[in-house]
Amino acid sequence: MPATILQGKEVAKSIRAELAEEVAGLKQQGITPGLTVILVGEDPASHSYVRGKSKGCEEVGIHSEVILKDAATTQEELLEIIQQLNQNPNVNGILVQLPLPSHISEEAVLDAIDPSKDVDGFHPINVGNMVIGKETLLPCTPHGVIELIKRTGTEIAGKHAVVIGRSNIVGKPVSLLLQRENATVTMCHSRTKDLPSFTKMADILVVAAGKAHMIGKEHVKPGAVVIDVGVNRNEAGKLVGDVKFDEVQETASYLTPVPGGVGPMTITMLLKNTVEAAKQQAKRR
Ligand SMILES: Nc1nc(=O)c2c([nH]1)NC[C@@H]1CN(c3ccc(C(=O)N[C@@H](CCC(=O)O)C(=O)O)cc3)C=[N+]21
Repeated sequence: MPATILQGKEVAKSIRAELAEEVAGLKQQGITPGLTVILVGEDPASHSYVRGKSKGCEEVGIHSEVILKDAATTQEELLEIIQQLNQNPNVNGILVQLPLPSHISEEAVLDAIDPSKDVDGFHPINVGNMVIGKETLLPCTPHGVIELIKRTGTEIAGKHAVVIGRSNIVGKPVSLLLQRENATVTMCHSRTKDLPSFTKMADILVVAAGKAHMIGKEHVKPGAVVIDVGVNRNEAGKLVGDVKFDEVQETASYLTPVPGGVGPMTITMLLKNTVEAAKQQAKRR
């Protein structure tokens, strides 16, 4: 039987509907969640992602602002803007769109964001809290991956999950969150020898390698849940994942498409974090 397509877009829609209701309730208490996105430079893909984030905010009733800066912006200017946003009580969430121009240190910028406003979950304090299992703002893509797996009705506890990729924004945090759900987790990466021997053991396979179409049916155990986090452009400029969709669909039990899978969940978890940040900040006033 071919895999069921895990429509992240649909799951995202239903979570956004829940969030919209929650935001309406918060507004009645005088709390309007606010997100500010800082976008440096003219990269078209970044501009397109940021438009998606603004649209998502509008859908659920979050007040959003985008600060556009040209590619020549200095690190000092950017840090100054972040300081002001840290102090602005109307701003509950701050997101600096990555990548930044090469003359700016991403680390310095991410470290400057008030951890309670770090809706990306990239600040070392939030990363540390995630590692030790404390409640904290979770990184959006990894959180979205876990939500998608849960929506299949698959019990994660006791399953063997294999993660391909060890980036700080996807692979590493996904593996931690899967461990937290009591999966047995194996990490694979570009230096792994005999990749299929590992991936073939996976009940849950999360692919975040950033290499178009690198995973075929020879990598996948029949009945596995396959989550494709890949965001690649093919020769025609079309968005494609890391998984050969048609091939793997024949053997997996669930499979996420690209686009329409993990991407919409990423933005939805960002919205969720912004609402969460607004609630936490309101409590502390
Ligand atoms: N500080 C920061 N935080 C991020 O979360 C962040 C970032 N920087 N830089 C870039 C990556 C990439 N990213 C995506 C979000 C949504 C889609 C998404 O919704 N994609 C749609 C399709 C969009 C299209 O067609 O272009 C989909 O998969 O269906 C994709 C990619 C967030 N990122």
